[in-house]
Amino acid sequence: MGASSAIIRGDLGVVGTSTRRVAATRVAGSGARAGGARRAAKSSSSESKGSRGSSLVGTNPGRRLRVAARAVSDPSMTGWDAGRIDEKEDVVGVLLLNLGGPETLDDVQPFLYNLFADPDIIRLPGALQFLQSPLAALLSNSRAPKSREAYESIGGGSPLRRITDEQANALQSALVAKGLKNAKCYVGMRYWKPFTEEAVEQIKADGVTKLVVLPLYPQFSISTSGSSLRLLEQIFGEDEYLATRMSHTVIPSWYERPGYVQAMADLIKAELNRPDSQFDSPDEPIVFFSAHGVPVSYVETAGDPYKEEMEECVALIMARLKEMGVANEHVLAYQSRVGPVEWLKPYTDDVIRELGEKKTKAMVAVPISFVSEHIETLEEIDMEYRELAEESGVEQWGRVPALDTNPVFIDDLADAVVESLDGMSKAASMSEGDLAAAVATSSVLRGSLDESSPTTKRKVRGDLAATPPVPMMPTGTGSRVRNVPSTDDVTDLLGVKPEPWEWGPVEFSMVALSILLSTMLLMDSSGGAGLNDIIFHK
Ligand SMILES: C=CC1=C(C)c2cc3[nH]c(cc4nc(cc5[nH]c(cc1n2)c(C)c5CCC(=O)O)C(CCC(=O)O)=C4C)c(C)c3C=C
Ligand SMILES: [Fe+2]
Repeated sequence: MGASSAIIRGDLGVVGTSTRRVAATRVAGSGARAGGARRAAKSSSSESKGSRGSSLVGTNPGRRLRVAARAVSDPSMTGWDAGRIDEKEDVVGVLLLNLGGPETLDDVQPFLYNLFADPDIIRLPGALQFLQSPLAALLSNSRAPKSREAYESIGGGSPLRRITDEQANALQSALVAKGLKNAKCYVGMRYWKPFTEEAVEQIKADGVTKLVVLPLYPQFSISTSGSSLRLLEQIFGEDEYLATRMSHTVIPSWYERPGYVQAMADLIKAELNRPDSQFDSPDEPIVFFSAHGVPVSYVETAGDPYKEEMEECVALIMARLKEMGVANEHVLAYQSRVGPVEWLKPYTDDVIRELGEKKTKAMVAVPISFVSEHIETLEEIDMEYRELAEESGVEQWGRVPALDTNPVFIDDLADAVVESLDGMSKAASMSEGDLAAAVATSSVLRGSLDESSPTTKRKVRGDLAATPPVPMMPTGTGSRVRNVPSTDDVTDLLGVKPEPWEWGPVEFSMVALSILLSTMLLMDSSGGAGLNDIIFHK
């Protein structure tokens, strides 16, 4: 059937070979050196410019996206029926987006270069974008020794690719079991192999006609899902096949999904009750949710919904635990800060110290922003924070494993995919007027959920057994979406126009830092540990 959705198909009709161009701007070679990084950096500045102007990240992306998305996927509005996918005509693909990680120690610096070259990670004002690539080269070279040491301590590389591949295989099997016999899952990483561009090439080669884009981050952040979606929008916007022969939808965040919440609650309860745990009693340890942080400016200036979604997520898991008879105290803190700016607080290390001061005897750490084991669970939590807890006087320690291929979690992701596909089919078959009317009458759009607290939200929605609507981005949503009701809600889905730049303390610091770093680089071409210490602290 191809991209038959007349109603929500986006205008993506720019023909070009940019996928290859975008891929070529990355540093991808194992052992790439600064020179290569700089060469790649040079061409990537045009990528940065292009993507900065695109419509995927900006003001309050998650909320707008959730609202508009649910308008076309709210089961109370349209009902849903997995039987609508035409197995004969549709070739269904699921693109799992993830961060990627260095597989060997030689990969660490080029991986870090790709990360710091991302304008959604290092947000420079328009006038300073020319500094993005040199800054990325500088920061990656400077951070590499410390980062390499950390990767060495967990076996010499990130386990992310292996685990994400396992998740993709498990999800594919779950989809087949649910009747989507031809569904195929693809993995697209933002900063390392397999790059998103490679996944898209494979999707085209396989003739996929319906694609569900599923970032593997439960909570939306401009710096993670937003960045990957921005890149994807750029690729989609310049590819004829993707514009004319394939329709797509996005599940932007899914921290509210019942299976995800249940799986997290199960893992926490299991760790508290593990027979060989250090705990005297399962009801004693404080449940310590540790999320990857983002700079405060993401939330307060750019409207990143990450903090709000994180807090709601924790509230949902704790509520589920209570229903399961677990009433331990809990706390949420943020880890893994990088650089001199203020990050979301409280910081994990500060809270651990405070727990020690308050004579808290036991804690169970719960990694919450990511669904696979990775450097920050295996090194930062398991080694650094555990040691800090012991030094601070917290005697009993436990850590909840990441979800990886947890069957309850994978099955729920498969449900989310099925519901999204169905939402696509329904939206495609609705007339423009019907879709507009549905949006207007949607209970979600009346604001009952978005304006309420997590508690009210649960009340409105009923208990967790009731499947919440899958957030879904209308097909082809992007900067040039047409024929979609309420353009204000939809064109802004992932956030949108770049913020007008305003000079504040953070901005001045960034400029000052850039100048300082450039000077220091010139003075100290070895970029050694001293510089590293100044730039980064955790
Ligand atoms: C939801 C998860 C994540 C958010 C939000 C996030 C934001 C963010 N990260 C950096 C800088 C770095 N992140 C690094 C590794 C890394 N980050 C995440 C997840 C989130 N990042 C993961 C899962 C990983 C590990 C990947 C792996 O190899 O296992 C790194 C590299 C590692 C290191 O040197 O510490 C950096 C640097 C920023 C600046 C940021 C928000 C702006
Ligand atoms: Fe990170």
